[in-house]
Amino acid sequence: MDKLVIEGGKALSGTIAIQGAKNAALPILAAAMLARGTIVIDHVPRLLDIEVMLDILRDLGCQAHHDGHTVVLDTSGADSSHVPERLMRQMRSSIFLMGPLLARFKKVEIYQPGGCAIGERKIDLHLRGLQALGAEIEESGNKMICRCDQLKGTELHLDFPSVGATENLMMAAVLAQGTTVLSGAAQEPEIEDLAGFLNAMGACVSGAGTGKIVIEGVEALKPSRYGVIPDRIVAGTIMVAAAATRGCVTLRNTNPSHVTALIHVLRRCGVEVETSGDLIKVGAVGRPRALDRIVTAPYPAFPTDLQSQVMVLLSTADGCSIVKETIFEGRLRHVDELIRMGADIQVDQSSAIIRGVSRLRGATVEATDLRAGAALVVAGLAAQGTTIVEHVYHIDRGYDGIERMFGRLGARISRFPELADSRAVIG
Ligand SMILES: CC(=O)N[C@H]1[C@@H](OP(=O)(O)OP(=O)(O)OC[C@H]2O[C@@H](n3ccc(=O)[nH]c3=O)[C@H](O)[C@@H]2O)O[C@H](CO)[C@@H](O)[C@@H]1O
Ligand SMILES: C=C(OP(=O)(O)O)C(=O)O
Repeated sequence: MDKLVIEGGKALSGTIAIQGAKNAALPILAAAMLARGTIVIDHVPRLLDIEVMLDILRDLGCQAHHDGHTVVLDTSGADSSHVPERLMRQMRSSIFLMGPLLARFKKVEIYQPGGCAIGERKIDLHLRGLQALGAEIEESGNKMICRCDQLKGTELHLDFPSVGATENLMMAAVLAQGTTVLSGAAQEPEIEDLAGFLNAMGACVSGAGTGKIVIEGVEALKPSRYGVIPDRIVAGTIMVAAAATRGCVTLRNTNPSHVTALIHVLRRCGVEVETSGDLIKVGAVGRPRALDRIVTAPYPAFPTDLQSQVMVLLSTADGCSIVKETIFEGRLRHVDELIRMGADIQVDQSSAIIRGVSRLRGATVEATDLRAGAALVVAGLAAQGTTIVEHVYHIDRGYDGIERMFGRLGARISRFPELADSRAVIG
């Protein structure tokens, strides 16, 4: 298993372009199943999760090529609506196939999805919404068989603004008969991006990006070409890393309005952030100020996907900060690893109380999930000495070569496929 070795303590500097968004590209690739023909998607990052999605699409009978950052998909030969359990288990986003396959084939055989261990991650909102659109769902163990004669538009309400349920239901509703009104919808930028792609294929979706999405069903969708938005979580990770290493970094190909909550947090910490067009410039000198409270919540509030990275910054802040995680009950597993690096953090239920120390120190740590892993890399960049991050495959799910990304900004970071018994070496 690959490891990252980081010689910390060097301020990041330079300019970097941000990759396309994983969380936009994955539902968009699934949505391509709604049209028959050749679909071209640009700015698709090269990530493990994207490879898994393309493998699933191939297994369903599509042709799929990922050249550079463009995916060319031919969905005309797709003849299966069964997603193999082996592929379903590899990531959470496999569940995005449910809505499109049901809409296209009127039947889908699918299993409980896999993904990072960050909480229970139920799919009840997806299933209830599909049932309200007219699907019948048979569940047996991990397997679900979902059938319909014709999906019918209706009024749907989500008790919680689930990102995945909003996307799945939008994708199912675009080919339904009549109008679907989805209230309580999630408002993340990736949902607007999915609506942009569906509309480019001839769907009629309005209100995406607000809590009420209206979908007028159409007979069929046509193939199209579409470009994915920049990844706001990768941008945020770099912004925090610039601040944590007391560096100065300019990010290109961003949408600053997608990281408003983070920009406010960084400015409250005393970090300088300037935006202009698609550029974000982050500069920091000295220790950040502590923050009394950050609470993760659905967009546009502070994102859970940046919680672990910001905790690294607050680990060396001047004073005591509190971070409360409200989205995923298992998303504080990086705390134990940060403590190994000298952080002073106590967990009280879903909150972390962080007493700033003057410096983190290098250690051997384990990435327990995607963003926890990214946070440990940020911690390693800021720490004094050598950090080894194990289980890098989690990080590869969401960052297109994290060592190259930070290497371009002057970080001393390398990947070692065969660094044996690192814990013993570092002591
Ligand atoms: C591929 C993708 O876009 N992943 C993102 C998406 O995940 P994902 O779509 O899985 O996140 P959701 O918004 O659905 O989940 C948020 C919360 O709702 C709960 N829930 C969700 C669905 C459901 O049917 N029942 C239920 O109880 C979950 O257990 C969780 O506690 O949004 C999360 C919240 O911003 C992000 O952290 C993920 O990076
Ligand atoms: C939790 C994440 O992704 P997923 O929903 O694909 O597990 C993430 O991107 O941080």
